[in-house]
Amino acid sequence: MENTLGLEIIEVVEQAAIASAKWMGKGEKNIADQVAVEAMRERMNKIHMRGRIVIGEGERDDAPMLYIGEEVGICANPEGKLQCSPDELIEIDIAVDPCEGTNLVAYGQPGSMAVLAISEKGGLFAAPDFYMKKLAAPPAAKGKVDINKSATENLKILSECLDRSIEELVIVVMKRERHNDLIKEIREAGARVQLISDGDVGAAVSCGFAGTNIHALMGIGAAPEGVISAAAMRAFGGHFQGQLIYDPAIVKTGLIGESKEANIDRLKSMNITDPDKVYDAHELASGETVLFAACGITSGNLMQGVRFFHGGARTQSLVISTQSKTARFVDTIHMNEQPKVVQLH
Ligand SMILES: O=C(COP(=O)(O)O)[C@@H](O)[C@H](O)[C@H](O)[C@H](O)COP(=O)(O)O
Ligand SMILES: [Mn+2]
Ligand SMILES: [Mn+2]
Repeated sequence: MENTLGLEIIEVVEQAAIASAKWMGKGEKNIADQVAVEAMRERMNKIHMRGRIVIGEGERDDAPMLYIGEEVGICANPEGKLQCSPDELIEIDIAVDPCEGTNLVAYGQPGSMAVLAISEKGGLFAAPDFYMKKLAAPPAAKGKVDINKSATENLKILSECLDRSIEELVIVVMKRERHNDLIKEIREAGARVQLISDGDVGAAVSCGFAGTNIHALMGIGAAPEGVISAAAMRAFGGHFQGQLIYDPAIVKTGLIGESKEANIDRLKSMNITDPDKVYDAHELASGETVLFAACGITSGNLMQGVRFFHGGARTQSLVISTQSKTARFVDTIHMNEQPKVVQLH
């Protein structure tokens, strides 16, 4: 994938973040999500690519756009069709979460972002809309911690890898009933727990950077977000493992169907014959070229949120690419009209 695609992809997450940020604090999570979806799709449909949504807003029959399987890019755009023929274009798979942390945007809370991952066709695991047990950790612990070990064992390993006492470690866990035992175990081992209500993509990627005061993500989140997190950690050399959770009794949210058996059958129909398999970042984001892009909607550990000023907006994005082997922070001033003042910082 040419680097130019990477630069256009930044605009995709910037536009989604700007659209969603206009709804920050208004208590309307579905609108904050919808406007991000529309803005992301509109900008994607200007890019000379032949994109396919492999992780999106849902199955075709329950998501009006950015549904799983939707073709995006210049050829999906009626005017664009005239400008090119599909077989001239690079085929890529795209995992999107136009508004990751819809609740966070609706209630003006930190850490929401517009996010996506791309790879060449077949390069991203098309995770079903189930849950995923996740373990994310810094590059220094890559391959040393293991999702099959207990939290206590992993904390000891993390402590050695990071040369930090267990008491200094901060572990992010989503504040959910399913995590009560995990939270208790982490605290009893002596580490500290940062509970989050939503947004485990940002938490996972924060593990990749020193200075975030986040040393691991543990617990169960959504599987689609797990693939997007894995793409970032793959590009960054961080540790990420994921294991599908398909038993409704474990997550207790009523969002993944009636029964474990029915979910196992659904996985089989997706050629996932070992439902308990543990995937690492290279299996979840297996493409030769993987690119992760996120733009802050509300400010968080990694990026500033969208700041509006008279005549425009300012955004901060993070793009991590296996191709250029870079993690780029992109600070963009969007000038819709001639602004009276353009701040340097
Ligand atoms: O918290 C999240 C919100 O995602 P979104 O729906 O795009 O705003 C994600 O980061 C989480 O991975 C996931 O949605 C959450 O863990 C699902 O758990 P639950 O809320 O218990 O269903
Ligand atoms: Mn999400
Ligand atoms: Mn979302």
